[in-house]
Amino acid sequence: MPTPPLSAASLPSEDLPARLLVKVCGMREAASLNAVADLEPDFLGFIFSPASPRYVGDVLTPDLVHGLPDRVQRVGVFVNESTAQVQAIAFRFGLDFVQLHGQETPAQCAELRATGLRVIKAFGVGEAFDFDALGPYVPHCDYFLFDAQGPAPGGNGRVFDWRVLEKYPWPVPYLLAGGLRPEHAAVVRNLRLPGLAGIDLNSGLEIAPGVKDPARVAAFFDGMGRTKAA
Ligand SMILES: O=C(O)c1ccccc1N[C@@H]1O[C@H](COP(=O)(O)O)[C@@H](O)[C@H]1O
Repeated sequence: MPTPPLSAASLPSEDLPARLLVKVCGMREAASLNAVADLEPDFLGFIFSPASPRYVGDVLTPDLVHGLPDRVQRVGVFVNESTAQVQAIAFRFGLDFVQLHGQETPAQCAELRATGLRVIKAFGVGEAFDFDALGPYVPHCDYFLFDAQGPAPGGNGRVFDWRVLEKYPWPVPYLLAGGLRPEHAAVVRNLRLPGLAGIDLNSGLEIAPGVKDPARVAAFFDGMGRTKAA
């Protein structure tokens, strides 16, 4: 089992975000969706990419998403989908955010934002990641999301070396993703990185693709010292 790539103590001292946001992604069937929603994550994510083993298909119905508590932000995950199709799905499921994991352009981010959706643009991070290349996206995104590189556009279960993010230069806050598991929680709890707003949990907390283990999600929340919002 891979270990965390580094210890929080080895990271530079930056201001800690007041409370790290938590997104739990790849939800689809009612039982684990409702059990995880009861733990009060900030975001719940749904994969609308047909190639993914977590594709919502017919399992996730719009009423399940509409029935979630108002405090949870609903995120649809897309890979190289047209603006019209993203917009149609977002309307049907009542999405608040779209998370874009393909080669979506800054112009498409701007188009989607103009429809009232909030935009999370995901990037796969390698050793020599070029943060300058993100400049054109900065005015059009609410969050960036940094994930490991892998064969699939996302959900690879791989952890990258978070130290790359020490050089993050932009004002757009970001979510840290990629293979996070309960054993990372204690490190994440004290993580100090510029621009870090939250984390994204996915394949590391599953019983099977698209079926989260609420006990593992709860163990992660406990490990990072997260309590329910007052
Ligand atoms: O989870 C998927 O199958 C997926 C498919 C296509 C695009 C994104 C996907 N998931 C996102 O990938 C990251 C990292 O996931 P993991 O922790 O490595 O499993 C996360 O942001 C998911 O939202």
